[in-house]
Amino acid sequence: MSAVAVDGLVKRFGEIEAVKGIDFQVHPGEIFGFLGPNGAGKSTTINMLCTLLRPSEGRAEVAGHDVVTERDDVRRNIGLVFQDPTLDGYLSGAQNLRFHAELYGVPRSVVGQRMRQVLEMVGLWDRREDLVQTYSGGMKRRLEIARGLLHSPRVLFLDEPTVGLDPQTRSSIWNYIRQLKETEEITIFLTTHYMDEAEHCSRIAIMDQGGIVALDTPEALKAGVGKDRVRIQTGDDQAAIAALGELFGLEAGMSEGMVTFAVASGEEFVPRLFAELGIPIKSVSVARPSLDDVFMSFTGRTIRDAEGTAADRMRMAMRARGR
Ligand SMILES: Nc1ncnc2c1ncn2[C@@H]1O[C@H](COP(=O)(O)OP(=O)(O)OP(=O)(O)O)[C@@H](O)[C@H]1O
Repeated sequence: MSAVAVDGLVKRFGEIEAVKGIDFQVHPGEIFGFLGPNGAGKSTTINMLCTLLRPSEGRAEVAGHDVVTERDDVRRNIGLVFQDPTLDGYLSGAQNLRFHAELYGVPRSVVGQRMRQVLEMVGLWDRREDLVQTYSGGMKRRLEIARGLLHSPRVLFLDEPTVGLDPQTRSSIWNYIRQLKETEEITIFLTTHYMDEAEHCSRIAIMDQGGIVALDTPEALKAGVGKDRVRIQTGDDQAAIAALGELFGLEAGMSEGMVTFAVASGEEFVPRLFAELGIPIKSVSVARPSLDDVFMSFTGRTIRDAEGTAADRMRMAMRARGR
């Protein structure tokens, strides 16, 4: 049985179709990632799966239960960690967890042991009696993860689990997520717009403008691009861009101050480049395709550009509404 099964799922908000009929399945034990720019529909999807939003059309099952007709069963079987913290700062870490245990009806006899287990996992056992308002951002997120796990859910949903955290804390959160996969029988479903984080997932669905444009393992998606990314510094970048087009039919552009283009078998292309370009080359680097390149190959733009247009769309919609 799938941990999550989605069939023709649609969500409309008035005129806006935020999720446009998506289908996918998540296998038990996977870390499944939803990758896409802001506004792609990731949170809307996760909210439907968590029973917080009602689908406009289509069906979804989580842990074998229908998200519309078996809401309570779904809720019992899932853990949630959302973008906006929902901890109570005036309570200690342990009190926050105890409160959650009551809400979820975790049997008294197992609460103590389970609390210790999850707090040790996220490295907060020693700080459990401190008030949450004295915790750092990373500690709060770790406490939320511990709380999401307390009632031993079958599926843990994490909406942008590392957003707003510094790189070191992000990486420690990821260590906990990976460790979780080893120690608990759990399926993890998360959303992110960080490419490097999507790399840690067993499989990812790339989402853009309400649809899934690609779904596979990160390795398979990158292999599918079939081109390497070459970056060069030259004596005359504009002339180099023109020459790459004329001599090799390559579409090059400037990225972070370097002439950048994609070509199959990049390492083998470099000697030809030096021999034939006719413009002095100061440095060269060749990189395997990244998930950014995957996104680009499916959508024709980078995630960052896509976020720009989503923000523009939003501004225009606000203006149209006269706000
Ligand atoms: N309650 C709502 N009412 C109206 N429109 C909404 C609502 N929630 C989301 N939307 C719209 O649906 C689209 C998808 O939003 P969603 O939050 O699912 O994207 P996302 O990929 O999760 O992005 P983010 O990472 O910013 O949350 C956006 O155009 C958004 O403005």
